[in-house]
Amino acid sequence: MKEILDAIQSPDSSSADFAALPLPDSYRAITVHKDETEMFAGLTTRDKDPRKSIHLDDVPVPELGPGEALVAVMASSVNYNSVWTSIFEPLPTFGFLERYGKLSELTKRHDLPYHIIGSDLAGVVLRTGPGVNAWRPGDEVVAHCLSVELESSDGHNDTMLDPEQRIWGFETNFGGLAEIALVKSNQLMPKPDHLSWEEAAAPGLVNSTAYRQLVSRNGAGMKQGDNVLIWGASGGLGSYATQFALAGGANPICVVSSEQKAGICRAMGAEAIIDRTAEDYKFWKDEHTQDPKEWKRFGKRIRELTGGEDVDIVFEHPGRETFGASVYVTRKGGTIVTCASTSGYNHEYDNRYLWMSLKRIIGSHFANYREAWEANRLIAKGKIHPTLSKVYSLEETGQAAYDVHRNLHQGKVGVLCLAPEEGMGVRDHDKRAQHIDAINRFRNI
Ligand SMILES: C/C=C/C(=O)SCCNC(=O)CCNC(=O)[C@H](O)C(C)(C)COP(=O)(O)OP(=O)(O)OC[C@H]1O[C@@H](n2cnc3c(N)ncnc32)[C@H](O)[C@@H]1OP(=O)(O)O
Ligand SMILES: NC(=O)C1=CN([C@@H]2O[C@H](COP(=O)(O)OP(=O)(O)OC[C@H]3O[C@@H](n4cnc5c(N)ncnc54)[C@H](OP(=O)(O)O)[C@@H]3O)[C@@H](O)[C@H]2O)C=CC1
Repeated sequence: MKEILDAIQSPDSSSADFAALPLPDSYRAITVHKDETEMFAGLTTRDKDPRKSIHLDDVPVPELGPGEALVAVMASSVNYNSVWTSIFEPLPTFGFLERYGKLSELTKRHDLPYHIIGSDLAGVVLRTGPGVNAWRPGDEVVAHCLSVELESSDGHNDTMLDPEQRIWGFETNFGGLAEIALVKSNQLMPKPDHLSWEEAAAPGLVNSTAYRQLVSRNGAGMKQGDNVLIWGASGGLGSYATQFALAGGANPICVVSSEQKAGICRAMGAEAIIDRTAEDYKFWKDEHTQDPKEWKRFGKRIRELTGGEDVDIVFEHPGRETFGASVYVTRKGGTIVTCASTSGYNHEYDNRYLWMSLKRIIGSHFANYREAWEANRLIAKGKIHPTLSKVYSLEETGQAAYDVHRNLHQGKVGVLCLAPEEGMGVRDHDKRAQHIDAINRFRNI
């Protein structure tokens, strides 16, 4: 592994040098274990502690198949899907690996008693499999997390609709929280050259998801002037949704849970901000009963901030706790676009406010190949910036996932894999200098 790192750090290494490097037999990777999926039985979701289930193991390098690449991972990031994996909710991810393992001789590799997790990476291509021509050993890359087979025509218009669509590092093995990762070569995209490894690894999953959910015609198709209500506006998804709204000429109404997070949204350029803690919204009177008066109070606050207008789009992901309010406050003809249910997946809302006001609920999940590429292009052009706050070592990934699970973090949390320290891997210093304040906006807060 040292030889690989030396080659990455040497400005003189050629593609041939990388191709000639011997691969190690094994590498360090963040895993969860199949024989531990019951370890949190009886605990509440909140009390399930990723620090107990997440392991750092030495694992063998997987066999490389056609159309695939092995990547030396310099840095990765924590996504909420790794929180779900580590608390075995809503179900253990080993079922996904078993199902994938049944697809073909080659996919059998994924069905193991350990799951190497992680759905983001920035690193360097080490090897490519047969049929890969667009990428070569030595290329500096990031990887998006869409894994598809594309053998069915169902996914040929929109690759997210492939019946074998999976999220790499969640529904497949050999993910990015590791020193080496296995990806399909179609997941690879150029690393933005003005960013460090950990900055480049931070946006991937959430930036692509927010792009489809908010900007793409497959999602809400946001346009100039739209009022966009963004839950968790300084969190993983929300920090990119807020940037897309601002960059696209829309008007974000940012919901956050503290004055500090409100300050971050202001620093991004948002003006309309709601501190849900300070204003103490209680959308649920008890576990089973919502309080429409609270929906109305929330809607009135939005109208105060917009000069009397309701929201064209709600960027939803908290789920059960907020969904009734989200449907209520949406403008006549507006769109609630949802990609998650952090607080519970059985949503309840008053359907009269949906049909009588001709509103639409759209389901959105990650991003297709093209959307992921477009989202990465905006990062590379310095139009959208990473929202990296804190960076952990690979050994500390359990703590990093704990922070995200307990909502103790801001924006994105990074993890150094092979990179020995932060700040390495920047190739275009002039471009970086132009955007340095925006790149550092979330750091160390
Ligand atoms: C990018 C990052 C993203 C995120 O962070 S997202 C957040 C994290 N993700 C999650 O929380 C989602 C985790 N996944 C799940 O909870 C489950 O994954 C799903 C609920 C999404 C699906 O569950 P399943 O058990 O896979 O699906 P089924 O449809 O309940 O069962 C599959 C069997 O049901 C059959 N079936 C499907 N549709 C129908 C139908 N319309 N009528 C009859 N049968 C149907 C299938 O064929 C198959 O059958 P056969 O088991 O025999 O293969
Ligand atoms: N389908 C897909 O493709 C994707 C789905 N997801 C899912 O989206 C969800 C959010 O992911 P991500 O943004 O990365 O996570 P983060 O934890 O980084 O951010 C979510 C933010 O939402 C807010 N929030 C959390 N719970 C509630 C609640 N009950 N009511 C109101 N606001 C709440 C919090 O902000 P604050 O406290 O400031 O209000 C929190 O910071 C996860 O469930 C994840 O699995 C994520 C990416 C892709």
